[in-house]
Amino acid sequence: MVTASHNPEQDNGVKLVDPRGEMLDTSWEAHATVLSNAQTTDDFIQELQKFVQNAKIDLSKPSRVVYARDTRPSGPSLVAALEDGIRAVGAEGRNAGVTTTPILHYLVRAINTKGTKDSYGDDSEEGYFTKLTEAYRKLVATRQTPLPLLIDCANGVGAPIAARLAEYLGDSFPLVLENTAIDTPGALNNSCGADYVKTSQKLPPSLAGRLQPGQRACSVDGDADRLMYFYLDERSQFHMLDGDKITTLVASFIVELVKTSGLDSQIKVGVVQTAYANGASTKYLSERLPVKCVSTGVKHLHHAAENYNIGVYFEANGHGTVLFSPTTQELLQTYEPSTPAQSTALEHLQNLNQLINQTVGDAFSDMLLVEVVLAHKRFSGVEWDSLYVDLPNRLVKVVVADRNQFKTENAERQLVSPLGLQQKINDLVRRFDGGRSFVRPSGTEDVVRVYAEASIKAQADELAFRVAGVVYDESGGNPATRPKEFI
Ligand SMILES: CC(=O)N[C@H]1[C@@H](OP(=O)(O)O)O[C@H](CO)[C@@H](O)[C@@H]1O
Repeated sequence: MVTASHNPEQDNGVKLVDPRGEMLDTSWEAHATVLSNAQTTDDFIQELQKFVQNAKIDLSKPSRVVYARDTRPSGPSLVAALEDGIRAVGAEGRNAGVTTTPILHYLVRAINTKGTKDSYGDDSEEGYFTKLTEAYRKLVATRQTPLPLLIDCANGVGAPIAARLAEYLGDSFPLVLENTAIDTPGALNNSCGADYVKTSQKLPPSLAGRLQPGQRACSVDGDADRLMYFYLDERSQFHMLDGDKITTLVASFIVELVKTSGLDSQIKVGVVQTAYANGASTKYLSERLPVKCVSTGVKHLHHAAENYNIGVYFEANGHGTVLFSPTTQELLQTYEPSTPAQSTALEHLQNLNQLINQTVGDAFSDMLLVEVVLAHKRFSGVEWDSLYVDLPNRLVKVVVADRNQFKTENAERQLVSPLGLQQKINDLVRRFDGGRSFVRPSGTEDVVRVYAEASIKAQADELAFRVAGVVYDESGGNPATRPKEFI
């Protein structure tokens, strides 16, 4: 079963999901690209046959397409076109309506595991809410009800879904929803949402005066698969808790539970990050558990996380989840604890396995996960934030003549082309205390991205702009658009 979802992060607005409800790996993607570029019907059919073979799709079974859309105005026409296609090939369609990307992923797995021992939950939105909120309630049990959590819904599909989640949670966890204007043209992600918070490192202006010092808040993105937390301290200073902070909080908690349950010799917990993870988070995590760095893009993190017994992955931008391997899930069902402490820790692990949407990063499932850990640790945002201090960093975009001349290796941390450029970057980095910088072509925009870290903010900025300048000069850019700072 292939599923289409209408995802604001992709230019064409459509993304495909495999039968487990997970993201297609790169081999599927390559086929999809060839398919969409096919010039003749024969080419298309030939490629389609290869695709069916590689993906081991059993054509003797009836085909079913599950689809949903977000709140953008283009949604209904995309769905109509898809439905025409579904009818034309005689497949069965199931319209999941207006919903989040992660709920669509959930539905695909729930449909494909229905009635089996691996049942993922009831194949309905109700099934999703019930599964998550029941697990949440068991995990927080008698713990104190948290202060109301303010959720910036990015004026997207997260708004109606958060409203339903709030009903399911009831008094056990009050949610206050902001930026819920799904029908206002141009409002989606406009000065709000997870990406705004991460890139501007600021409170969305619409929340000024709404968020009280000490109160926690979070932003989801337009299709609710990314999550950024933040709070204001008593001086009303903004503090951001991004995907790296979520990884640290969650991974440490799971490691503790595994140890307390007595399963630490059988369950190895590991973390997957990208080069954009803050160096301070990588240092903190590497001192405690295995950490792997992979190329940018959640599909890379997801597949690398499958190699651990429990794999925690988040991109710094707040997209991520935790994967329990099939053997670990089995072990959690069959293991016999020998003390009450082991038994409680085991129960928590079993409930986390239910709470976490393991098909894909899911802002709402991740949000409940964060709240569970904070409740168990009795942490406010301040304690969570103080686990490590982020290194100052800067991300800069450079428009170059041809970004395809930029080739990288070592999980995108080193340039192999243009020849000699990496050496120049290394020479610059050496001049900055705590310096780190890397350059890679974006996979989603026609730009080259430059990331830099240093022990003080002004130095991180300077390093980023100096590297950007070198990149620009080496790649024949137009002098009128050369990065202007620190030249
Ligand atoms: C630095 C950065 O945030 N890069 C983003 C961005 O990829 P680029 O390949 O850097 O354009 O979009 C991806 C898709 O949403 C996301 O996975 C990734 O983290």
